[in-house]
Amino acid sequence: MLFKKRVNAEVEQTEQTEPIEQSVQPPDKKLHNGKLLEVINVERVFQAGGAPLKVLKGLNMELRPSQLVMLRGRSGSGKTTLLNCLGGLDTPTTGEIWFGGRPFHKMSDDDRTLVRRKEMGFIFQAFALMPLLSAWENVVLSLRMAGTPRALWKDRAAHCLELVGLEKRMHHRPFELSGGEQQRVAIAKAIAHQPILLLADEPTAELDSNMSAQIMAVFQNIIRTEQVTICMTTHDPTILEVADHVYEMVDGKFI
Ligand SMILES: Nc1ncnc2c1ncn2[C@@H]1O[C@H](COP(=O)(O)OP(=O)(O)OP(=O)(O)O)[C@@H](O)[C@H]1O
Repeated sequence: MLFKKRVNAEVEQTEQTEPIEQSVQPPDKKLHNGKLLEVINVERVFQAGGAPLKVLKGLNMELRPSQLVMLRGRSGSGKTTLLNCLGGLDTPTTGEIWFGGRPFHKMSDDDRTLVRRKEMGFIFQAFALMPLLSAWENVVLSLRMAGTPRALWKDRAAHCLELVGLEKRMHHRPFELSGGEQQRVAIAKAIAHQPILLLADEPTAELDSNMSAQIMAVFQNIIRTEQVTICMTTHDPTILEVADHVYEMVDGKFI
């Protein structure tokens, strides 16, 4: 999926480079009509085998500061396609996406990439950790990618691993950690550069119900302590109750 491929490519590319310059203007109060992110009449049409395939069919949604919002729907309903558009990995065919007070849908690819790296964090079903790096080194990598000054890396990485309850596992590599612990490293990595929006594609799909509940508790904790907004997709009905809002998606529409 694009959500996975694009971000992994960015990780690989940035691993070999020095921190990038940040040239995009800071968000104007980070809100648009009180909303951190607003989706207005968004459609996404793919050209599949020569024929147009409308996957998102006029969606409207909003994310407010410090909310936990879930996108629920069957496989193929369009959740990942929408998440790709929210994260600027893809652009809507028509409609508007406002993020941090700016028209995300009108930005150039380069500007969208800079906004994404600085202000967004991503979490995936399959953890997306570098296997040869320790938990701490994985988090530091994320700080490098966002251009955080080197002097801040040590304390910030340790703080993020403490936030997800892994202070005693900082120097373990992914294969020495359970699935739930690996996902917590992935969360620490995603919040390290202090994004204002965290996007998560099925973050509990690989986990049992006990570990899923732990991940949701970590999400609630970081919303409180880091003032981040989280938007995640899920198939799992048992975790919906902790959401501030659930968007139910059927065949490219919200019901
Ligand atoms: N790049 C693309 N080109 C053509 N069709 C696509 C493309 N990306 C997604 N689709 C189609 O859009 C539909 C929705 O896919 P999407 O991955 O968004 O669903 P989903 O709800 O996330 O499913 P899952 O829960 O299985 O990940 C599917 O029919 C898929 O085949």
